[in-house]
Amino acid sequence: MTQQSLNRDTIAAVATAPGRGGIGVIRLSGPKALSIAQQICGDKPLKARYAHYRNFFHSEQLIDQGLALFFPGPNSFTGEDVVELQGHGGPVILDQLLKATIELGARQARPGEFSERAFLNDKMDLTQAEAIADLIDAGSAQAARNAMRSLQGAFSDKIEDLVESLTHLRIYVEAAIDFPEEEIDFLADGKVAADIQALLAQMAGVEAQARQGAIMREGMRVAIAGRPNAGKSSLLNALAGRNTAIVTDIAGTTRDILREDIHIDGMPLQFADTAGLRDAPDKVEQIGIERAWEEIHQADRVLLVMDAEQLHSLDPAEAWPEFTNQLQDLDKLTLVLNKIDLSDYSAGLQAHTQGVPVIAISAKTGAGLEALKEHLKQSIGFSGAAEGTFSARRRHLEALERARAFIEQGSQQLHSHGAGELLAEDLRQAQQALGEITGAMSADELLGKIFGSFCIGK
Ligand SMILES: Nc1nc2c(c(=O)[nH]1)N(C=O)[C@@H](CNc1ccc(C(=O)N[C@@H](CCC(=O)O)C(=O)O)cc1)CN2
Ligand SMILES: Nc1nc2c(ncn2[C@@H]2O[C@H](COP(=O)(O)OP(=O)(O)OP(=O)(O)O)[C@@H](O)[C@H]2O)c(=O)[nH]1
Ligand SMILES: [Mg+2]
Repeated sequence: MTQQSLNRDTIAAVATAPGRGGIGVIRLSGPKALSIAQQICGDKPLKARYAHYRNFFHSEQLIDQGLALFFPGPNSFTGEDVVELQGHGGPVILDQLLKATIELGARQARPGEFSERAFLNDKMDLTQAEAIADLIDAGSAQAARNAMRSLQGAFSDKIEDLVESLTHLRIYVEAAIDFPEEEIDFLADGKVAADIQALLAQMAGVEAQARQGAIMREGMRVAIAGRPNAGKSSLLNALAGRNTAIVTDIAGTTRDILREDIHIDGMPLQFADTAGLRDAPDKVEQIGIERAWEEIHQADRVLLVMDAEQLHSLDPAEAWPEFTNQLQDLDKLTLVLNKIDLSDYSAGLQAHTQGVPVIAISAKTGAGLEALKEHLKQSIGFSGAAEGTFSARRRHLEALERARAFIEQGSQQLHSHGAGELLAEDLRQAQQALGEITGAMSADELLGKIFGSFCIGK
């Protein structure tokens, strides 16, 4: 057993879901797991990795008959001694068994504490521990597949590759600083600049994959935005299949943001209907418009809804320069031409204008809605059998972005000041940020947050 686990107490929890079931499992982990289990199962020794059929006794009372399994550390799920008592799946029985283990010296485990111990004992890294939670929470076969890939290390491997490239670069840069007399003029030879570019490209690739993984796990956030009366709320209703938003022909109907969770072929999306954008005279409407902008900036995708009849140009930058100026990230923009039942603008319509995709629909008749859904799926590369995607979280994305920003900043320092020391420091910080993803470097607070969100017994 590792040094760490020697100092730990023994934890116990019901590992199966609450309620009645065919069987129910109590799991114990820690130095006293075996002795506690032996007191319940009788003196005959529990052999390592055998399933023993035993009576479960406590205070001379027979509680249940079940299977007892002993996994000696370090070859167990947590890396500590683990015992499972697999009894009948009734809440009263399991409660009595759990109480027995606690009276014999175990402590009720906090949510996620088994996985936390597995992490602390190097049985898995953080992305893998998070993948277990994702696997349990998976709402679709696709989400489960992604979680399984992370659990098998698909994500961790990519982060480790990045750390390795970064370490090589750091060694070179640090050497150049420490031994200037060696005449490694790392500025002049261009190797560092080239390595930085290669590293940034590698990071961009991982970031794109992680973004897709996070979107599939947490849902893609889609903001429905545009002028008043363009038909935004009508579109939300059409997508939701029910009249959730108020629709009127009065401009400025929607003020608060209205959210709807919708699945498209198993892909989770969160749509947000927003207030129509204009110079509003009304204070309440103004606040609604401020919120709309926040939503637009935070969304993964923005559907800019325009009334086909009022459209003068298909180029959003021309039709609405203020909007495209505000939205720096035009990559996430889709132009939605609405009300094509009134005027047929679909003839001669190009699928893209200035790189911005265009979809023609009628929120009223439902025309074009399937194409819009298909487009949303494709915009994050979602396909029923997406290979190579893994589950990821916003936390991971944010750390990747931070790491990239440090490297970019370091690269700037190098170019503009030839500042090797500053570059070295930025590279160190970048590595720190990457370390937070796998848990190689993590604050206790972060760990508490991650494992605290697990279910009990996991
Ligand atoms: N009954 C039961 N089923 C379960 C679990 C469990 O804890 N108990 N699991 C809980 O999540 C999952 C399986 N995960 C596990 C992961 C590692 C080990 C384990 O004993 N690992 C050792 C030995 C490996 C080996 O023999 O190759 C090790 O890693 O050293 C056990 C279960 C799903 N099914
Ligand atoms: N003919 C036709 N009318 C539509 C269509 N979509 C919306 N409308 C009408 O356009 C008007 C405005 O629709 P809303 O969905 O309330 O528009 P909005 O963009 O949410 O407007 P605000 O909330 O004021 O920003 C309503 O009278 C709708 O019935 C469509 O596809 N075809
Ligand atoms: Mg509306």
